[in-house]
Amino acid sequence: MNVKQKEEIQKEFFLQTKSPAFQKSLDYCAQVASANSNVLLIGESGSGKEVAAKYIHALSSRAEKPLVSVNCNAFTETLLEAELFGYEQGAFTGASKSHTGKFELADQGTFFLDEIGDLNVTTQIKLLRTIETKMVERIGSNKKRHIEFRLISATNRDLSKAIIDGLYREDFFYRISTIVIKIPALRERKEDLKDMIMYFLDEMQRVNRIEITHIEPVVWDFLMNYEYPGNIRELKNLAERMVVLSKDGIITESALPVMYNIGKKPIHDVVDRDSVDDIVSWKEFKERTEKEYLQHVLHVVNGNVAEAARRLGISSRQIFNKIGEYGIR
Ligand SMILES: Nc1ncnc2c1ncn2[C@@H]1O[C@H](COP(=O)(O)OP(=O)(O)OP(=O)(O)O)[C@@H](O)[C@H]1O
Repeated sequence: MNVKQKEEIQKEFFLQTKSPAFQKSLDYCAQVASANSNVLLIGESGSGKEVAAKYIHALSSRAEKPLVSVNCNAFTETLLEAELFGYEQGAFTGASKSHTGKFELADQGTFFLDEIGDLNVTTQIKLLRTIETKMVERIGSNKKRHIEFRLISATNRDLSKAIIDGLYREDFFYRISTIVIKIPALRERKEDLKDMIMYFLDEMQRVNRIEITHIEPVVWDFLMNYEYPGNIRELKNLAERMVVLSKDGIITESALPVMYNIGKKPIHDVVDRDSVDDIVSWKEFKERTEKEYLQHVLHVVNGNVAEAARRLGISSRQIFNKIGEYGIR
């Protein structure tokens, strides 16, 4: 194992996990890193499949050689083939000079094919041939070049269903999936959530040169209870948004996109019922929940105090008193 590369990747990404599910994936990556078998990484979008590919490469004997990535979704069928196999000058209209394909660039290293579930059948056949023979022929050339690479692919699609539907070739699927590693969704890694929120907030403070001194409890509650359908990518974007939109070092709920409907949780969820360290006095609990609920209602009625009073069944004067008491803006 390449110790230097391993240290570097651990510095670059959050890999010190407390989640048994993610630890299992990392262990599996480490175990297969030194082999040459084709690896298929499966998991939801944004869960960190590309990061896992980088991890496998860093721990492999190929770590000093290139890791070349291609996102199959980013190109049309013709352009993808040009990108993968390369072409000679004059091979087609617009090919004013020759172009080295990604396979050739990956020689001796690792080749990472992302979004492999979206490949059409024709490209699957061409890729299958290349993966089996390790011979590449640039478009417009009749010269075959031998290349040596380790293939890692990734998809967020259910390929067994695509095979049944006739959209995916079984032979291609078996060729790319000698080893299958599942990367868990962020909601399946609750043990890491708190540390990851802090990790990305730290990173975004550093990158944007903004110092955060306080996060409103309602925001923190939201971050800890949200399901993150967009996984780590969503959390990372959210962290950046919150830091950039913070005011005087404070992250308030206004930094969260409105669509998150913050504040719509039941009141009894405001305090973490499972945490023994989180017990506050009855007075404090009442103040916190009252303040947060009032903020939510005022948000929903667009700051219209008369409307909030009508919906809450109390007087406008009472609401103004509460606004003053809790310092609600
Ligand atoms: N362990 C991690 N530490 C730090 N950042 C991470 C980690 N895992 C993922 N990320 C970040 O989250 C984002 C999404 O990760 P990545 O591209 O690896 O996901 P993916 O599963 O390949 O997504 P997709 O299916 O959409 O291609 C990237 O910006 C990546 O840097």
